Amino acid sequence: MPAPTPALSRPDYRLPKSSEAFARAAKVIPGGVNSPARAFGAVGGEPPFMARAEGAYLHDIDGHKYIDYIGSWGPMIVGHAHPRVRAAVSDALVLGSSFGAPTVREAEIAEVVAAAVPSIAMARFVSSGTEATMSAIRVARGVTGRDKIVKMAGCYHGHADCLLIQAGSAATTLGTPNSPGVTAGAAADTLLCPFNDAEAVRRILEANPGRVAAVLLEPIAGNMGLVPPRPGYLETLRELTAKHETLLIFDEVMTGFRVAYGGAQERYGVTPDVTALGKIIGGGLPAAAYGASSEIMHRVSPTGPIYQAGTLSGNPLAMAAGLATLELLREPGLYDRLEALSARLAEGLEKAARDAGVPHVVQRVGSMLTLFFHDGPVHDYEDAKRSDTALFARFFWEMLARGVYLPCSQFEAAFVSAAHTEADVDHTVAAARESLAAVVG
Ligand SMILES: Cc1ncc(COP(=O)(O)O)c(C=O)c1O
Ligand SMILES: NCC(=O)CCC(=O)O
Repeated sequence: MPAPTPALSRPDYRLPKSSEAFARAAKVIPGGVNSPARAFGAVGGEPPFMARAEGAYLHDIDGHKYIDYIGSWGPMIVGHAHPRVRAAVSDALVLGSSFGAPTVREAEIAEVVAAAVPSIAMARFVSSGTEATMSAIRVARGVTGRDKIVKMAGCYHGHADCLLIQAGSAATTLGTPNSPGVTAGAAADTLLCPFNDAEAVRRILEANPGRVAAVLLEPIAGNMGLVPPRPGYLETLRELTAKHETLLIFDEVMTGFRVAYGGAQERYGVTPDVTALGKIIGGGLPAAAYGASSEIMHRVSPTGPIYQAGTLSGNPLAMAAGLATLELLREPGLYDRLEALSARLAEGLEKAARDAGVPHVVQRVGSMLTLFFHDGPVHDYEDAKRSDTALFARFFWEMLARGVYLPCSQFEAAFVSAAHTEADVDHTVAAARESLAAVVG
């Protein structure tokens, strides 16, 4: 069983070894990190370097233990180093780590995904969420013969050129929502709408008849902080896209197997044409997928002309980790437990923020949530950007010092895992009370 949770208030919180490692890394890796989201750009300071993780906990190289609410940015829904996932990966490893040839397990996991996700009859596995959404867009363009796509401001879909336009996540806080290197040509085919504004999508589709291949969105936005769809929003997008013969693409890289086993499409009962999956589907190893009806997916190479490929796609270790994780998620009661734990956390944080008298709103769907330092509900990117990010940064560091590892930006969602306990959640809320008192006082 996990060791007891760490003590509150640590005045001696320092990261000398991490700082040394960061300086070393920064000489040979841009910013010392292999993904900007890890760089603490939004909160200042230097990140702890991690040594190991188990269950709901991370351990840094300076000897600190944290209750982890990042879960590797989403994948670790059953907790870190779960014994069943570890066993599956080590069993696979002794048989060889990559063949560049088909394996039975790829069909097995594709069957599991097709059974789970309403919009998917066939899926193609890739290695990252970026590839999944990029390929989904290519399929939509290939199938419809149209060029333009509609994207929602503040949604993040990875770093494909045409999707790095008003992207959320670290692209917001690192000041590059529209990255240099994205050509005007790539940007010109991306039409932007605010999230949660179906009328804006209607106007764009009407103004561009026969030209829009796809409307793409995170059905629950997680990359501007957690922003749920307004009632009826997804349903209206479904109607509009059907009417204009435009494909509806749900990027469920974050929400897939997270907000329900069948993702947001199961939770809200709205079925898109194409779905991108990632994160949980690889159980902490690099795997992602995109899927749709057989008719659409038969248009993908080699049965169809739309090309998409990958040396490590369907990698045996990633497939083993993904399958073991999805199997654990089918255990009865798992999502109910996640829901209850997450509700307890959201209520605790809400009450702590209210008692501290700071402007706040806690938004949650299932085990994804964000405490926004914003007065009133956040419906879109513009609302999210009005949050008090300076207050967030101070709160973040106070929490870290108290052993709670939150996403290092206001524009991210926190994730609760099945390995978290009520004691972890209560500890987190107690830490939030102390932290808020420290930042307000
Ligand atoms: C909704 C969403 N789509 C796509 C991606 C890109 O996935 P990856 O980082 O695996 O390329 C992410 C996260 O990174 C995401 O949150
Ligand atoms: N919500 C943002 C991500 O999940 C990105 C993680 C990363 O690029 O490290």
